[in-house]
Amino acid sequence: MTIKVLSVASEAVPLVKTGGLADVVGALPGALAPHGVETTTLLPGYPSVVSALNRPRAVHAWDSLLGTPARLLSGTLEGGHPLLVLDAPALFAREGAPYTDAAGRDWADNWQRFAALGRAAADIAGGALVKRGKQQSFDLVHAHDWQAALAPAYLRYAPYGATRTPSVITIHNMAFQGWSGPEVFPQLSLPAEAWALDGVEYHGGVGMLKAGLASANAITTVSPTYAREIRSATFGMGLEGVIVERGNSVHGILNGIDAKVWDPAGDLSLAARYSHRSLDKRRANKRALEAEFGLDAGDGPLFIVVTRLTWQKGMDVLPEVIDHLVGIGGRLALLGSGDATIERDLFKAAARHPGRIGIRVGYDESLSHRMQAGGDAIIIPSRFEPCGLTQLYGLAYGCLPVVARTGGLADTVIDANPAALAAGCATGVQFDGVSYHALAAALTRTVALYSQQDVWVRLQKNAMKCDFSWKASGRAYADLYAALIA
Ligand SMILES: Nc1ncnc2c1ncn2[C@@H]1O[C@H](COP(=O)(O)OP(=O)(O)O[C@H]2O[C@H](CO)[C@@H](O)[C@H](O)[C@H]2O)[C@@H](O)[C@H]1O
Repeated sequence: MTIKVLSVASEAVPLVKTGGLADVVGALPGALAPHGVETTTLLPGYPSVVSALNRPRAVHAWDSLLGTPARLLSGTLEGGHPLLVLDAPALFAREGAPYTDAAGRDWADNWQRFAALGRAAADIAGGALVKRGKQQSFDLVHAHDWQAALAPAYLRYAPYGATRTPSVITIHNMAFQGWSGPEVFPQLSLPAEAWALDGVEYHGGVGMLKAGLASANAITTVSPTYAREIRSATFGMGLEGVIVERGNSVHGILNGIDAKVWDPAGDLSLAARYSHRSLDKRRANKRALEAEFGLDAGDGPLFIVVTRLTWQKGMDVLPEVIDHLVGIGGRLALLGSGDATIERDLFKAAARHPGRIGIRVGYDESLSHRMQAGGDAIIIPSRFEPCGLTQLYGLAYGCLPVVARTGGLADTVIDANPAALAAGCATGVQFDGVSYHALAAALTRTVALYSQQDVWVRLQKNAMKCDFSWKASGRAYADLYAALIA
């Protein structure tokens, strides 16, 4: 039996990406297909998404979707998986980023933009699409993050008939919750009963993520450790009560990586392709990376960082440890963008160490591949990390992760402690707490491991042999869907 799933999100590679959410939503249809799941992805019609559609067909129209005309375009994602695009020009056809204007301020009508997305999803699951005279049906709706989180709420409260389509919500990041004031509630076209403690009401306003968590049949997040962590106030960020209350319906399913995109043996963006059997070829990538970042060439340890420059990612601590990193013989190539203060502090620190620290501000997918292939270790000092993808890319490329022991970082990297070294299974370095001392000590430990080249090569081989493809996680989602439908 094929399970038909409508996956709803605000981004998906290759059409629109601001972070890891897009990687996961873009990969899910392919990850689920081998397990008998047919995934249709619903995305907002940002200009980049609409213009990427090849001969789009309008398959449904609303005169008023939460007050604005909209239509649904049909297309395909990479791999031929079905795609639906919510073309509502008043909401999505604008210059700027998906959530912010050109100056980086949140769009004031984000609540309406993404409520419309959730409402459209519920209408589609409720049978709005008619194909050759037949209503198109879905067995389940899978909503991602706050932007899609009203979909489960609309399904729960809508008068769509006796059989309600079950729903799953996935938390990719609890820090973003989509809150607006109470004046928004009457405009959502939800029944009055939805304004409740176990409904959409949250701190006197509308909590979109909260509404999804309270309404979906199951909640997933992207690692087992984060699923535990969000039961506490520190990680739950106000929603820990909902998580604890729904404890039996909360599941941690690790993200996978797309092994076709992240494979050093087939990666055309690299100076030299390699596998765990030809690690010596990495040297050419290291030379190329040094040249690209204006770093002194050398065989000493070359650290990399690829990230949003934010507090979540611990990037405020990085500038403080740069003197130490250089003092122990390290160099650093960093690619990132975000917080202006962090950027300024990084450049200040870099200016003290010409030839040792290279910084590139911006977003560059292809460069991120070359960095994983040329760097020796990737530094990820996140304060919280639901799963994290860059450590998985690092493992696949033999660029050993140096990570804070939290969330998915704790679940995917095996610390090179004496036991793991003796057992021959270590794949990186973990440290506790994000502080100058913890990070500096972890870097010192990494450099000591690096100086024993036989040990280091063993770690790289262990890392590259780890299987973090979607195989296991695709099955876990499929099993969850099947259980909910049954
Ligand atoms: N400057 C830059 N140039 C090029 N590429 C860049 C870049 N900055 C970041 N990236 C890329 O963006 C993605 C970031 O994904 P992460 O999972 O690490 O974090 P993010 O916080 O965005 O995702 C949230 O959702 C994902 C998905 O569930 C969770 O893994 C994660 O923990 C959670 O915080 C990676 O593909 C990375 O390579």
